[in-house]
Amino acid sequence: MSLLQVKDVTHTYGSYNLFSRTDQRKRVLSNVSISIGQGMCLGVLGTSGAGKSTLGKVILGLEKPQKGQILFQGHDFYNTDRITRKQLRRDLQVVFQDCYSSVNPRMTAEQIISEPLQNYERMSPGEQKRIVGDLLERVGLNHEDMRKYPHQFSGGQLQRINIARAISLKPKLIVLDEAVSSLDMVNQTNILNLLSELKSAFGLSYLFITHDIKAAYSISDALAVMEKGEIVEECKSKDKLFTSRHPAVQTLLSSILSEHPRYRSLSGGRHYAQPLA
Ligand SMILES: Nc1ncnc2c1ncn2[C@@H]1O[C@H](COP(=O)(O)OP(=O)(O)OP(=O)(O)O)[C@@H](O)[C@H]1O
Repeated sequence: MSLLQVKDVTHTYGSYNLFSRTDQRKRVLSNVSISIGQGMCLGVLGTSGAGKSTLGKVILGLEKPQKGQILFQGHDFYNTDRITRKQLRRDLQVVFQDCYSSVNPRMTAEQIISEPLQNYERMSPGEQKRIVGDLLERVGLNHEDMRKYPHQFSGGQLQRINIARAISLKPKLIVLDEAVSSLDMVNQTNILNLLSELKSAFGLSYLFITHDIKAAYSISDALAVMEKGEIVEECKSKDKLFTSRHPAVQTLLSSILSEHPRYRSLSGGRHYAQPLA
């Protein structure tokens, strides 16, 4: 059984205006179906406005879809009791693109990382501090960083804090919504490597939402390409992307080739950031 199954999901924004009698609804997702198995990373690619973030929000329980079903660990997220939903939320975490707006600037790293623990676990302050220290080390930071505030970290370091918070409850699935897009190339590579390590160490699954085909290729096991609210290409093996004839895929591929003429192929290189010979 898949960890996550999105079945025929359709979502619209807006509403019917009773006064002007106009339908101002905009369809953003049309019959979208995807599935993610345990320990698997599905990369969802698409250009701006394709509906990727909306798909993430629907999965996270932030936007109830008009049609379709989200099954997480076999439970229908939007049609289950409060206790089960709370447990499902615990197993489903998110890391957003903007690392600065994702945190409260008045909280220390320790307070940021321990917030989910306080919501879900009962533990002594000493035990909590020990876990936060371990998490900081797990994401490549130090115990001493606990006392620092968000403005005292670089973007890459702060995204590590966000990742530490996301893994603090040992979730099953993390939605990574453009999680490396605002970082420079070196930090992108480092964070992608960290995410890959954590995935293997904890058996995590990821939904990796991005417009960046190189980042998606480097971390994902399977890929799905979205256009205008629809999944237009599904690659159970990511290398299938290079044989796709779909215009949306061609557009994504041509964008990297024109940007970096030396990247003639993405396959064969361990780190996507290194040009291939
Ligand atoms: N809350 C909202 N209300 C109305 N329309 C919205 C809302 N959120 C998104 N949209 C619209 O839905 C469409 C899909 O947006 P979405 O953010 O899901 O796309 P995306 O593929 O993630 O794009 P990007 O990569 O630019 O973030 C866009 O046309 C957007 O303007």
